[in-house]
Amino acid sequence: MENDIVEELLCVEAELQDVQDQIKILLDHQERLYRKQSELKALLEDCKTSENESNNNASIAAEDWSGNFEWDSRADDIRFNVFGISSYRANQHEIINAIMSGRDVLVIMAAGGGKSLCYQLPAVLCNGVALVVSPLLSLIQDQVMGLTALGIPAYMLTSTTSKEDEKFIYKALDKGEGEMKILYVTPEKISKSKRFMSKLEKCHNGGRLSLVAIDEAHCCSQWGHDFRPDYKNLGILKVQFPNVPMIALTATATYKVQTDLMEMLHISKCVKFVSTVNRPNLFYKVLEKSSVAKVVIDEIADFIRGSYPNNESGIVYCFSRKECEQVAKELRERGISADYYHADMDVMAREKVHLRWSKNKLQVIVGTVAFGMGINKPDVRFVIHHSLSKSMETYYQESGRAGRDGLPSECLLYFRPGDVPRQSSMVFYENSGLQNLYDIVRYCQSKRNCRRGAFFQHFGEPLRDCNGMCDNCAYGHEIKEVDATYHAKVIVSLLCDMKENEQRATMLQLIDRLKAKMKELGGSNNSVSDLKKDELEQLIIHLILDRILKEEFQHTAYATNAYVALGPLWKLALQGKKPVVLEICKGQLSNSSIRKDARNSQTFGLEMKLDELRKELSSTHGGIFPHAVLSTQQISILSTHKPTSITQVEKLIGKVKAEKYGNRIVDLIQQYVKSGQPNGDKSRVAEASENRANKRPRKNKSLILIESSEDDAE
Ligand SMILES: Nc1ncnc2c1ncn2[C@@H]1O[C@H](COP(=O)(O)OP(=O)(O)OP(=O)(O)O)[C@@H](O)[C@H]1O
Ligand SMILES: [Mg+2]
Repeated sequence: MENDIVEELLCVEAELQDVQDQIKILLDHQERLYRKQSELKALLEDCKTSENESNNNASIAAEDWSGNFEWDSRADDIRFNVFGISSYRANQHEIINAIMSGRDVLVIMAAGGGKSLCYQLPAVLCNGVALVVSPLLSLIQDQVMGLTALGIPAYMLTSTTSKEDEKFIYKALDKGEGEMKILYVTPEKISKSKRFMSKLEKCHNGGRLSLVAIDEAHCCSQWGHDFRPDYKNLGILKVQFPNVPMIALTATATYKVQTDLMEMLHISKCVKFVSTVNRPNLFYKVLEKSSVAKVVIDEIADFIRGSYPNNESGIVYCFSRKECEQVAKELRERGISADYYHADMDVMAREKVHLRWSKNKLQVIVGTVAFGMGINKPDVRFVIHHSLSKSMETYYQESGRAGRDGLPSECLLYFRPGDVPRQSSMVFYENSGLQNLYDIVRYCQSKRNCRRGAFFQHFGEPLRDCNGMCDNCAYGHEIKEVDATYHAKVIVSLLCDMKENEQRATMLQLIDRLKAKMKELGGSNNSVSDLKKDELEQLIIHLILDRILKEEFQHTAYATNAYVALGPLWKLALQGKKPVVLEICKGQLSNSSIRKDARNSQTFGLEMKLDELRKELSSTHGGIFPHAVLSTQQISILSTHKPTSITQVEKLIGKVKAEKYGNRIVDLIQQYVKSGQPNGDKSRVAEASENRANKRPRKNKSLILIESSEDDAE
């Protein structure tokens, strides 16, 4: 009798525990829904506000900022003859007009949109000195070097500035002596150097402070991704110099970050220019990642050699430091000039790699996320993700380092569901870390939806045409739909059994058990053993995204392990009430590289020659970057028009560059034309592709030696 009661009590307690578990799951779910609800409400609010604002701005922009202004012809002259830029990109003209009219301006423009010109051109146009605050020394150095190469008197006041330069700068601020148009500083100068602030004050009092620019302005906000405490003190600039126009610029800013930085910088009445997040020149593609590491490297190496045989720059992002080193080594073994970059290296070693890459002496940087802000190279032709990023936002930023010059570039992401637990065990403790990760996983799993559309949706922008610039829009996939409802049921029942026995399983362990179970069930149901390991991984991720399953984490002394557990909706799956359809990719319908289409065989040979010339000129002109001598776009224009006099060169790339490099360019083109090369371009293309073929998998170690001998030469 007593035993019966004890047994019943145990049953009731077990059932109570079950109810408690369910309540917890429902409460968790409720919490998530509340959070989502408030996010969506805020997003809706943002959309309405930004719609109103962009309508307002649009009317202001139409009425005031794109009209005629007294500085128009001088601005056009500087744009073309000094900067060598033939026409403005979206919003640049309007922004310049607003700042020239004395207004404070906030610029939200995608990476590579051309934000720098928006303050550099007014700086040259105005009398006096423009102050630019920028967060990183390397960015500042790049900018100052580029401006100096254009003949613009630009300086920087940082820890690396020589005493002599410092003296010159202070004199220029203090007394207006010497020629200085743009002065770059880090935010620490504003917050920590009283001497600097007093000189700036004098400059202002003498009516010589023309404008203040805050680059990478999202660093002001704690809600931004690169918060810098010293940026918080920049509000003092508007307080001290209320009549000097301020321009704040950033590539990414949510509405929250925008309001935050406007408040901090005291520019609440600024004119706001928000451009689209769209990067129309980027081709987005997701590839199935093989479980065999060597196969992935072979594919990456083949892609680079096949599509970019002329040392065009690229980045490969990896998950870990160890992986970076390994991938770089294996790419080198396959004849690709690659080196790694991660946070474990000392600053000097990292800078050396970065510099070699910026000077086109190294084709590929294999980096972790540490290779981030500060990458100013405009002609990065491809960004490959060897592993998935932790969120849509990070992926947008990392992939966005491609094609900042506006030319066609490719963003490839290698995805395998087995990579998800690696990332999730890193991000689960972050606020919304798992949700953000699952968003990018959804992006990767999708075989039908436009990749670009996913970005628009993520950033709350209306959809725009992709123009076939993603894999799903360009050629799509041949997809087989598999009804996996039964598989889901088996997985859930397996996990129920394991839970009862207080057991846990990682994704791989679960798959092993599943396979054994399927074999067992195989006799009664033929369809259960038909899914391959990769497809089962895909199914488990699918069930996690559908909340039938969930991930759980446990710390050990060495790592955090991710386990697969029952999710809030597991019962529906067990009862077969939630149909599960798996989309399995059978292959790509067609696959053409955008690069191969874009390359013009008529101009290719000359482009190669001009590329060599710019490298040579870059080292003879004080070691500036090759892209600062001639941009890829300018090389293309010169190759098409083949100018034969300095005057003609001037008409194509502006006065300053024509004066500096015109003779060499004309000589080279004349030689090229004389040697009958235009008709020989095709054979050069053939020659290049032959070289490319010769470069194909050579797995002997001598290639690594060739690489390191190049290193030694520096
Ligand atoms: N109107 C234009 N026509 C052609 N090229 C341009 C134009 N404006 C800017 N560029 C070029 O585009 C490249 C990117 O410009 P810039 O560095 O100003 O981008 P950004 O908006 O500051 O990007 P990021 O957010 O990555 O810093 C540079 O090489 C620049 O010379
Ligand atoms: Mg910039």
